[in-house]
Amino acid sequence: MSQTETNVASSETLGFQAEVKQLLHLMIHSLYSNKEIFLRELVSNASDACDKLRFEAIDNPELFQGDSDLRIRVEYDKEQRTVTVSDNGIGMSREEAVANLGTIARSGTKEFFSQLTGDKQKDAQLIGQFGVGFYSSFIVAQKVSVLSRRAGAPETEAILWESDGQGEFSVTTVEKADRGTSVTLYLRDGEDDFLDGWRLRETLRRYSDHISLPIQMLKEEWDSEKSQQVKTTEWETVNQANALWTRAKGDITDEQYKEFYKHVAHDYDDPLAWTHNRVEGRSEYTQLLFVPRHAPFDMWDRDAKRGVKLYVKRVFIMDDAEQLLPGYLRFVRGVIDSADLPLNVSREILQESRDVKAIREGSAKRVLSLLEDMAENKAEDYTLFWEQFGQVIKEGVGEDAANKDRIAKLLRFASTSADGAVQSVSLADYVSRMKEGQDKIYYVSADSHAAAANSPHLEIFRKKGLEVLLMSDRVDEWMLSFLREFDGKQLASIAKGGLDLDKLADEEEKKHQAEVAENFKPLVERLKTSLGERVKEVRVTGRLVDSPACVVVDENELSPHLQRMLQAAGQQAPDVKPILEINPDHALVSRVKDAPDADFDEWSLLLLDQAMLAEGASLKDPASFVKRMNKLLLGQSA
Ligand SMILES: Nc1ncnc2c1ncn2[C@@H]1O[C@H](COP(=O)(O)OP(=O)(O)OP(=O)(O)O)[C@@H](O)[C@H]1O
Repeated sequence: MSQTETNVASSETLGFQAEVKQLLHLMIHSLYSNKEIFLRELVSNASDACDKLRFEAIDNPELFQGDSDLRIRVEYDKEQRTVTVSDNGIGMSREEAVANLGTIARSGTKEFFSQLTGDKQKDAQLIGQFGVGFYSSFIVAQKVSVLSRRAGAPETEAILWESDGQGEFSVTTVEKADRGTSVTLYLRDGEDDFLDGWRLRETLRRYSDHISLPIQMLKEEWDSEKSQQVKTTEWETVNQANALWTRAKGDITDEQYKEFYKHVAHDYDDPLAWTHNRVEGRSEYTQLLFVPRHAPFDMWDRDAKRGVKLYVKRVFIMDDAEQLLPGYLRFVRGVIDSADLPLNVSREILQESRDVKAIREGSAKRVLSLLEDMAENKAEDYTLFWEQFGQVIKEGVGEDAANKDRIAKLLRFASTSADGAVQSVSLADYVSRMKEGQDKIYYVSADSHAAAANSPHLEIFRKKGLEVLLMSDRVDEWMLSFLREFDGKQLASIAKGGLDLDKLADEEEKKHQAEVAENFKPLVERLKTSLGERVKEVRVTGRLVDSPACVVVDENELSPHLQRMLQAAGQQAPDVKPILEINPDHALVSRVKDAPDADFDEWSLLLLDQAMLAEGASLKDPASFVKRMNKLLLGQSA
């Protein structure tokens, strides 16, 4: 080790942030069965550190200080019982070490901690999704020391970070001859199998072969006198050491793709699917894009990092290059390596570049093809995908006009023809089941699946055996404003406008409807007068079977559900007066029809209020509603 002198005066002991303590504890106890992942994580960090240096050195070549052969080294020491992973990458300053190795400053942290259950297996999976990282060292180490010098900092300003993972860590200013970071693990009792050149090499090849930098270990030779392998002083490279995405597809195994994904996505789980292509022509680039198995914790966080890693001619440029994919594909992870962009490309340039536009369009198309293929050939995977990312894909309908039709085919919905809240019905499925004479795709939207599935508006559709899509995701109403039709069929809300089911009604029904409309005219007029400004209109409907009344709005007006959403979001929403529709065949309506004048206002308000409740609205004056209902239940007259 090149540490020569410890300046005690500059040493301080700090406590880990509470979340780190919790994470460390969980990690040690839940991930033990997969303990060798610490090596993958440390190598992954070392590789990122070298990438960062190479990028900073584009503008500031002095940072290399004559040593631009970036590499990662793994050593072990049987006497000391240590394993060390070192790199000559960017290194860390004192502040960086304290911040990076003492806190978790990542979006999604709150969500992660709120989802922990205490069940080891479930939590282990959550930790994996959250990101394991440096702290996984403590699964096998009783003490970890990190010696690091930031590129460009003087020799005397290196730091030594040490911790036993119990709650505190110390940082001391020390000397270090070369830049970069060296992480040493003092193994716990019983972890001696990592003190073995063969075991380490095997683990590195399995987990880290895709790393584009050389990972070196000291060569070992058989010593016949000692009858064991002994280390020489010569370094040898133990991985393939070229960027995985530049290799030919046929030379890459599924395992290698999966391990590469874990490195770029900081995920612990395998990806669900990937697409790897070299694009030539006007714009030249390679894309290796992955669809994760789980939504990240920060998918709904506006400030969350997103996007893929951008490389230019194999040089790492930036993480989270969100310009390279449209927002509704923000869950996609991977790498795009451009042959055309300048090395000094900035985020601002990315926004305006024509090459970037070509990459974004090309990448979106590739991901859509990947999803289409999954939907068609791997139904189970697609179900999983939709559960995790369906709501985000729906944003694409409004966001990506050029691909709207392709995205519409990928959509899945809950439906009256399927079980429960699972979204499994495609628009094409729906169209294939449409009844003769049916020319619209019907849907109902509400605040929750239960409210949609029990909507009174569904009654006539159930009776006629017509399928209705049930929408209850927040994004649905917004999406529907862009999705007016599919396959030439209009999408129609069953809670809006007059229902035009005439084509589907038989002669007898039509006759019945005409008769009742005439018969109920006086009641309709009475209700109108009684309810006054509360309603826009009152009319007789054929859409109800079991309910006495329902409320609807006009075709071009905001649905009540959308109105509530806007109001909840603090936005101005126009007050839309509902149209009250009554079921002429319902006993309660007959009761109202025969009600004496003295009671009539009470009855009409009761009808309106309960129709509002069934629709999901909250009443402005619920107490009066209850009083009124009780009174009428007890049969008391005014
Ligand atoms: N070898 C290294 N050289 C320089 N910085 C490092 C090194 N190892 C870790 N770091 C810094 O510490 C931070 C925290 O590392 P850690 O592995 O915990 O998380 P991460 O890599 O950001 O994400 P994940 O937890 O998903 O792996 C890194 O983001 C990096 O800034």
